[in-house]
Amino acid sequence: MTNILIIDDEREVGNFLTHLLSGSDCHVFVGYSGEDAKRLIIQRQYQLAMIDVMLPDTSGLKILRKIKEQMPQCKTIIMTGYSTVKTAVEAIKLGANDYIEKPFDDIDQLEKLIKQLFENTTPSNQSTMFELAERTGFIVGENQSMKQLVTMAHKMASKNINVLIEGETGTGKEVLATYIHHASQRKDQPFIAVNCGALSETLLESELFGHEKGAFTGAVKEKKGIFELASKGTLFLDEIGEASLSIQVKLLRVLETGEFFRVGGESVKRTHTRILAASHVNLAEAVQEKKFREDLLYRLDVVKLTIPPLRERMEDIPLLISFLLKKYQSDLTFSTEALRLIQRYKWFGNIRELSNMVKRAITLAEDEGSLITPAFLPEKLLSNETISISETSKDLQASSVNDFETYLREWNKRLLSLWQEEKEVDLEIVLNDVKELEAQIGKAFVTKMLRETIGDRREAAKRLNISMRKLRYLLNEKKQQSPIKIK
Ligand SMILES: Nc1ncnc2c1ncn2[C@@H]1O[C@H](COP(=O)(O)OP(=O)(O)OP(=O)(O)O)[C@@H](O)[C@H]1O
Repeated sequence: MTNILIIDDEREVGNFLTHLLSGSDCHVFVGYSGEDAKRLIIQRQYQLAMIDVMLPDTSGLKILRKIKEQMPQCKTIIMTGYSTVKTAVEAIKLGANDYIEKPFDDIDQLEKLIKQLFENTTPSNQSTMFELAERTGFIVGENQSMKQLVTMAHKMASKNINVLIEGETGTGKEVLATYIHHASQRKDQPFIAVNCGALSETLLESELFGHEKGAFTGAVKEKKGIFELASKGTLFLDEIGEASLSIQVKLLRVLETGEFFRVGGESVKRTHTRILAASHVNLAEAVQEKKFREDLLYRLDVVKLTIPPLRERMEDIPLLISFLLKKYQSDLTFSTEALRLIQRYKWFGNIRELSNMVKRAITLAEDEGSLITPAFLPEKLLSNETISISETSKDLQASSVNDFETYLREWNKRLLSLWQEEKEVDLEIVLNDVKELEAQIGKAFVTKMLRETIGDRREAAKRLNISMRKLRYLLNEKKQQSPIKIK
């Protein structure tokens, strides 16, 4: 016999659930207050408890805690109205198995949820989540906070709520968003990623909302925006903190009402696009600095997932490395000494930096045997100094003025000698050298400017008239990609 406990002050909810769930092997017990809950919990063991977040005499979270203490095996579902979704998310952090929004529009979904809770034990459930994560390119690893993060992401995937993903650059915000999309019911619909920092305000507005013919110079025909194209899909707004205040107002309207206008348009359009947003800057601080709207942040961070930096999950490095070797289709392995050096380094560029290192090491070591030794690792990993310095000073140190000037002189000399040589010249190699020169020039100017702005990246980007994304790209922290990706 399965005992089910329902605690909700709305009598109709108790009646409805009793009717839905009672059966030959299920017995439903209903309470309407915290007092009722206390009494019912003492009387028997329950296999499932469904608890309203807001009760007249106590909070549902207190009852949840009590149940978790006294009968840890009992599955728990929190029931909530839209305005209390944030509290329900808190409840999941406290150990609730799931939450469901009232009124129950979708009875099938409710029944499915309860069935799944009884059918799946947590461990196998977790391994399914982690397998799906790996299939979408997101390695979870052994770190506890990562496991919790992915479990939470999975639970939130099936809900129609917005998720804010925070984390340093290269920690995997975009891959996590892809995972959430694939774990949701929207998985067969488009997933579109847009980098708000990489597009001008006009272009971003037209990409998101579309435009009418003649709306601005160059708008030769009407164009649907992402909110129309991915109305049933997911939109990943990367670097949302970089969106202008005027775009923020328009996004807020979409989030609140599902409505928007095309640029130059007069008729209201509707969208059901789910928004996942990410930022590597702390948006709460951006609100304090009046660079980000508080009401928009409130709408976006119904659930906030913060990805820990790689240096806080160093135990996962061997797993990530073997994933990356497989990803780049390499049979090579890292020597023990190389692994030791990799695990000692701070990885301020996170998994992206690690991935770039693996790619580089494979290229260099490919024809040299089956082992990647320290000789194939970047210089910075071999020096002791790099271990304790901060990210900014690391950037500053990466190419000192003297180094750069020497580099330029040598580059010049090498090119002139090739030019003057009578023999054959491999132009491909020369042109590759030019690309390398371009990268070095970019990095040198950025690091010089960072020195002047005492590490203030935003200010440095402004003074160099480049975007933050370009700045990070020039510092080798990010591959330059198209600002809009459709998967
Ligand atoms: N958990 C992970 N498992 C495997 N690869 C990962 C993981 N996280 C990130 N990566 C890889 O690291 C790189 C950076 O990931 P991603 O672009 O998602 O980071 P990001 O946090 O969105 O960066 P940014 O803030 O610069 O936009 C990608 O190549 C991605 O495939």
